[in-house]
Amino acid sequence: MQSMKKFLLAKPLRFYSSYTYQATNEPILSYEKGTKERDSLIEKLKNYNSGIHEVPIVVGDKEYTTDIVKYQVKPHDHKSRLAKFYYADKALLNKAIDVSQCALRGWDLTPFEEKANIFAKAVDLIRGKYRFDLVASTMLGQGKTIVQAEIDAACELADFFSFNVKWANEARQWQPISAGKAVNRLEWRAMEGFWASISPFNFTAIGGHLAGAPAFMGNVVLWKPSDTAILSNYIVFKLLREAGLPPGVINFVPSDGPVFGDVITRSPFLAGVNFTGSSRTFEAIWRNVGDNISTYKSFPRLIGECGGKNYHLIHRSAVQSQECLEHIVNSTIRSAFEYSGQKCSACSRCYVPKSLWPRFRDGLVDVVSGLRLGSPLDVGNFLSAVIDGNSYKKIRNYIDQAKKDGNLKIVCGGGYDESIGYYIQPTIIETTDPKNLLMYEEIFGPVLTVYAYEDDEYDDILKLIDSTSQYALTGAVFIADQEILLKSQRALRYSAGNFYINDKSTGSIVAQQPFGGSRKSGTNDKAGSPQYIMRFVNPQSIKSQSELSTRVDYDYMKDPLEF
Ligand SMILES: NC(=O)c1ccc[n+]([C@@H]2O[C@H](COP(=O)([O-])OP(=O)(O)OC[C@H]3O[C@@H](n4cnc5c(N)ncnc54)[C@H](O)[C@@H]3O)[C@@H](O)[C@H]2O)c1
Ligand SMILES: N[C@@H](CCC=O)C(=O)O
Repeated sequence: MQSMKKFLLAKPLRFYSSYTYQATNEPILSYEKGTKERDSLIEKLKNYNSGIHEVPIVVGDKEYTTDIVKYQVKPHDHKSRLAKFYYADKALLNKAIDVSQCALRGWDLTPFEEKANIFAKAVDLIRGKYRFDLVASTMLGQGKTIVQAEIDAACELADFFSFNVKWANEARQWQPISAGKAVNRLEWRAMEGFWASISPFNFTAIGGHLAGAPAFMGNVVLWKPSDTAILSNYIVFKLLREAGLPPGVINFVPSDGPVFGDVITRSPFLAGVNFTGSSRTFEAIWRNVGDNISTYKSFPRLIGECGGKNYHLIHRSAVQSQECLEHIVNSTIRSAFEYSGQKCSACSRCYVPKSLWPRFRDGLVDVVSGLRLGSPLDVGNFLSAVIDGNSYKKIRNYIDQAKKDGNLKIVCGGGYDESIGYYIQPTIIETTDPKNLLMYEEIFGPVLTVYAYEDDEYDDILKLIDSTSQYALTGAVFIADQEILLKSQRALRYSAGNFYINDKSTGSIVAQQPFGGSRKSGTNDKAGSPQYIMRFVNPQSIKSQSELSTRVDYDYMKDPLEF
């Protein structure tokens, strides 16, 4: 034993084997007449449009129903029910936490390659077998037109999962430097406890990603979908299970928001909250976490992607021809009114120089008057109903206020009707007060407010845009002059997490425009980028020594200091 100079080097628990995966953005299908995708979609629409589809609660590998029965209705025809579902009560939510903890260790220790294969398989299922289920259920349940459902439920969802596999594979290759005889490595672990993934109604892809991203990185999840996106979200959950995700890794637990929030924030095992929704709900969750902070086993990580009051700013240099004007008009209308303004990125305040306003206004009115509002099943419709009765009332109140306010003038639209669906006309309002509440509150509907500024007050407008609203999600500037652009970019640096130059403020694509904002728009963790998935890793740094220590003191410290 005396002569042994080394320990046998312990082998790392996991070798970082080579794994290859190509990620690409999923092309958007056209659904033109005569295409296969059109026929497949029609078949699925017929299926989901008839009957009421049952959605259970799923905890581990067991399906549950409770006596708290709910229905998801079609926003364009709210008397028609799409899905029947159940709320998990407190006892079932606590059971889901227990079940998730039983699944945690085995899933965490599952090799990266197996996890990656499961998510790669899910990508195939989204792009192929379940594509039209996802698109049809998103159209009927969340009121999206074909194009809007396709870019969300098929393309963005596939892109999120696909790029996460690529980025995690690349990131795990980074290993620390080893010096001397010691070997250093970094081991990825899941976080101890469970993640609560709380999703909004407006993007099927966001729901799937909020639950899928932490699960892919080895964590276990309680997924609380939005009541108004239940069916599409359940299809995502089921396809993940079909792809091989073990039971208990994601538990699908529709429930009342505050009840869910209360149960998860009281559990000592809360590892993190992955939330997308309104700023107010995120604040409530954060407050509950703060109240319980001393009870947790670990400090929970809080991710919140929240609301926006997104702007388009037009500088007079941008309009050098009629085509330029049309580009700005079209971009503004697409941003403000696609999906009835229910994208967190939708333009809802616009700043235009007075010298351009009459032409710009006429252009907007001309295009908007040609937009059709109606059922998402009619391909000629550009926008459809808003999501539910609460949202309808909230938006209607803003329009009614505008009709009474002397500083505001309805330029077009302003009508609404909920007799069949929750329909609100695309509405443009002109304000003479740039600080009117329509310029700072999130409306989340098809309402755009425009302020025409004096051409020579451009610098003041930059300050105004930056300070008018508490949000900082997206913003777009239309500018041709390079110096003005540079000045504007600097002045608006913190006004938007996603900043667009000569393009609309919506339509970010995974791996192209990582998404998220700061201030009251959220924690800006940038979904659709490599840095997002690292939020779900709990790394362990491991140093492995192979040389025996022969003394306690330092042999290079034997000579006394000379004063
Ligand atoms: N920044 C982004 O990336 C992004 C993306 C999509 C949507 N959004 C925002 O989402 C909002 C629209 O979505 P929404 O209407 O579904 O939002 P919401 O805040 O009403 O609901 C979001 C989720 O939180 C749940 N919830 C409600 N109260 C809760 C509580 N006390 N505890 C825990 N969970 C609770 C809801 O049931 C739902 O599942 C808008 O403000 C929009 O800007 C932001
Ligand atoms: N990422 C989407 C918005 C998501 C929020 O609703 C966009 O960029 O338009």
